[in-house]
Amino acid sequence: MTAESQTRAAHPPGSRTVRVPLGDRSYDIRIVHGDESGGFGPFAREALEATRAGRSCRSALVVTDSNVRALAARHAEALAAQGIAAEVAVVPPGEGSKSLEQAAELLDRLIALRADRHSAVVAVGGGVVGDLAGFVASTYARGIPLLMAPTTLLAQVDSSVGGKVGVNRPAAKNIVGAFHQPSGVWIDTRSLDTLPPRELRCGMAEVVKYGVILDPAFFEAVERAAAAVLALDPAAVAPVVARCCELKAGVVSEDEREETGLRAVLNFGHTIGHAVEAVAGYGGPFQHGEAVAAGMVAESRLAERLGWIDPGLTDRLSRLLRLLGLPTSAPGLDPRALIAAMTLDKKNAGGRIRFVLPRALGSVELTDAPAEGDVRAVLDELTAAD
Ligand SMILES: NC(=O)c1ccc[n+]([C@@H]2O[C@H](COP(=O)([O-])OP(=O)(O)OC[C@H]3O[C@@H](n4cnc5c(N)ncnc54)[C@H](O)[C@@H]3O)[C@@H](O)[C@H]2O)c1
Ligand SMILES: O=C(O)C(=O)C[C@@H](O)[C@H](O)[C@H](O)COP(=O)(O)O
Ligand SMILES: [Zn+2]
Repeated sequence: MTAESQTRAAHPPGSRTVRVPLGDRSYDIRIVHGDESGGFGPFAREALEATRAGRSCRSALVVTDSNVRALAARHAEALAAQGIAAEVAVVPPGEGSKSLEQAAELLDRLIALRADRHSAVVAVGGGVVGDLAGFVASTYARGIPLLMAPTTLLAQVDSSVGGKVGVNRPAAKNIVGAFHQPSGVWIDTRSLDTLPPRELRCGMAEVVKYGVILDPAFFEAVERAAAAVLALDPAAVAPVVARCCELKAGVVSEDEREETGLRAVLNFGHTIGHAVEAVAGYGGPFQHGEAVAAGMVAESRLAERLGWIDPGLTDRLSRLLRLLGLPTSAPGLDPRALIAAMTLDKKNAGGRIRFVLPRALGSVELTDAPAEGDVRAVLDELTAAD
């Protein structure tokens, strides 16, 4: 982790800023609780102009879903007050919107707006809106600036940071996409007040992930603060969001495009989790965070089979996930279908499925070592009837 990625001095009062250091693609994540001082507009304009080497941003397409359209409309007004003419495009909520078809509609909307390289895309919503809008920004006119305003816990701690954007195909999660860093990330933790409890819990799955992969002290802090975070106590939420952003900024700044293997650590629980989502059906019984929760438990059991950890670690992880109201299994899914989906995972190499598995609390390793029989055994356990 580089010193540059540490939380910097608060601005405006009460806010925190985490820098993502990436050379000329560096950007700030600004974390506030309530935007009474109207900070979003100036932050967005400055961030978009910094990306464009000081050249002005004249127009923006604000992409949102129907559950957050009121906030998106307020953000569009704030952009207009900064001289950025903004229109709002509303997509249906849910994973089904992360599709090439929905992306094409948004690209057509940019064409109709005569958007040019002085235009930007602003994503106001959860991870679905961020990944979709980011993909559109990465492809329109070969790439225009993107600003993220994440409104779910999951998007605030994970998906708005790091530049992975994309859409799904029926057989494979996130299989069409790009690396396209945002110009800035505006996180208002007060927007979580309207988030359904189930979605809050989904965000906690990725929060727990950071503890397992990188930071045992953070894992312990989450064990202690779980109830306070679920109750949206601002004193508990803000440090959790900031720490996750710091941890992700540190990883992304060292391996932006998942080339050295370091960034792959963020994929703990995802080889199996993404397969669960694809097999159960996008927008089906498993939200992303829920699939990752079950995937982390199954992958931790796989590490036990390799002799890397003792069962105590998986038991502790399962306990915390259950305390947070997250699933630790995926009863009824077909293990063979899960294996077929896993053969399409983007981490695979040489025809072998790769997993990110724990070595200890706070330390994981990318590996293709598990034998087919061990993979099948943990999938049988994952999918067994309750
Ligand atoms: N790019 C990345 O690095 C990355 C990282 C993690 C996850 N993801 C992706 O993120 C997606 C999941 O994101 P998500 O969990 O945010 O789901 P989501 O975007 O589907 O949002 C969950 C639900 O909450 C609603 N919602 C959003 N903000 C709200 C608010 N403030 N108040 C009330 N309702 C609100 C949405 O309309 C939706 O119904 C998945 O597609 C996953 O693959 C991407
Ligand atoms: O940012 C990353 O890198 C991650 O792996 C974060 C994950 O939580 C996220 O779900 C990501 O979209 C998965 O990426 P993918 O490359 O496996 O599609
Ligand atoms: Zn994820």
